[in-house]
Amino acid sequence: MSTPTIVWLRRDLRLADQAAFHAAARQGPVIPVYVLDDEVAQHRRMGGAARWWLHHSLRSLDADLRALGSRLVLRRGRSHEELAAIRRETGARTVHALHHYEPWWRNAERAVAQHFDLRLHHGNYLAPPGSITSGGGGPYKIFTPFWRALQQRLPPPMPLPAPQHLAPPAFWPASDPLGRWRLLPSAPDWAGGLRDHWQPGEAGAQSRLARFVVQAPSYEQRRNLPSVGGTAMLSPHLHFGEISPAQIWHAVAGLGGSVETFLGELGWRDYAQNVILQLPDYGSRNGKTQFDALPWRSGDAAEADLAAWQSGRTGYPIVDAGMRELWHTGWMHNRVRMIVASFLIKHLLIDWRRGEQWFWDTLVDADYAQNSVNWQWSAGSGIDANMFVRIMAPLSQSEMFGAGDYIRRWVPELASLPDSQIHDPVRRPDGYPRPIIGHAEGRARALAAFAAVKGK
Ligand SMILES: Cc1cc2nc3c(=O)[nH]c(=O)nc-3n(C[C@H](O)[C@H](O)[C@H](O)COP(=O)(O)OP(=O)(O)OC[C@H]3O[C@@H](n4cnc5c(N)ncnc54)[C@H](O)[C@@H]3O)c2cc1C
Repeated sequence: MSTPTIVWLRRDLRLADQAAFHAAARQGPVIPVYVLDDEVAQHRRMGGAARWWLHHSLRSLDADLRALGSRLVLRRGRSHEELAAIRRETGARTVHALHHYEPWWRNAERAVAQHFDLRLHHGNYLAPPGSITSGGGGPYKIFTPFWRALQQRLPPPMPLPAPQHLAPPAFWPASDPLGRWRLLPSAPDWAGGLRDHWQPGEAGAQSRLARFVVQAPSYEQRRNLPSVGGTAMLSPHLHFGEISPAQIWHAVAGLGGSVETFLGELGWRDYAQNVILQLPDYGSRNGKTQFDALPWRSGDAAEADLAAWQSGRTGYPIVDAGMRELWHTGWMHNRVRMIVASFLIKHLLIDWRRGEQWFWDTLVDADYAQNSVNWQWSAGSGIDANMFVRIMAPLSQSEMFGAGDYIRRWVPELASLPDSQIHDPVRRPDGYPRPIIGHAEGRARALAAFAAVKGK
């Protein structure tokens, strides 16, 4: 029997349009391997909600592989060491994988390449990150010219079919039982809301896409309305690579209406990778160095405000609804993400990194590039064009985007209030807090803090 080939899986947990499987299957027996490799200092440890998702996604992929005569091998440790151990067990010399751009994955790829013939394929982005460059050959800093250049490279290639069969190796290397990784929460099990809202895995991703395709032409009219839910809700599936952007693109492009606006959001996803490729520490370091001197609040009062924000008890109904939606479902509507981020950074004057960390731990779609780019965009500290002095007014945002039903759903204390009172209740029902800061007061404090660093 011929030597087996390894498919090294990371955030690409699918069979269809998966170039690594496609290439490996042509070479003979295949060993699909997932290494849980986020427990070393250089690797940002996945948050709790993402770990929950990962557990179910791995289980789903293993079931899909078994239907093809294969299975998923699970190992825990440094990727290059575990893959080298599998090489000793099986004789495999070639590894196929998709490219990933988080700094820790690029390091891991370099280490694996020292032991193996590592073949890296594209397929998790519309175009290979790093390949969209300006006339001068450098990477783009701002989204709009990046998107213009990316559009010249589209459409992405047609999706590859899933393999019909994967030849197994002569014998399987050892594999950890998934349960031993303890990715699921226990004592307490806080994942009930996640279970109600999501179906991790490739089949779940395809059924979300099928639901969205019908609505895609009216994306523009609905996407900013949290009460309506007019977005695709594909972000965790995209993050874990259970679906490829090319599959989404080819399912919706040409449907008419405002589909182009939706495709532009996939462009933002590519743009975020383009940023972390230039600035690998973007999740912790300001894009504009003047922000290093910004006098963020700290101490007991700031910590109490942070806790109120995290638990959805700021007294601002739209902020509280968003934070409770996040806690319950592991996801939050994009318009509300922008409002709660602006509120933390500006009204509460708390460092954007504290918010980024909270989202990292609680989002099922927590993504290093998308999270850091969007937090730095909200703060105005990033390399893109947004400014700190653009301060969102939560009460008027709530009204403008018709968030009444959304608030009634996520803040039960306010469920009986009519639209005329829901955004800024004059009489607070028992148990619902007063605003922890006034809008004008928060705004003035934020502008004063910014004035201290402006021009530095
Ligand atoms: C403070 C903040 C933090 C965020 N953190 C994350 C994160 O960790 N992970 C994440 O996937 N998204 C993040 N986003 C972006 C965005 O909110 C989500 O991608 C979107 O809400 C996901 O829902 P959807 O799939 O219905 O999106 P749709 O509106 O249907 O968009 C389709 C896809 O496009 C991509 N996309 C949409 N908006 C953005 C954007 N602003 N930036 C980059 N990609 C985008 C996503 O992959 C999304 O699934 C963040 C936004 C903000 C303001």
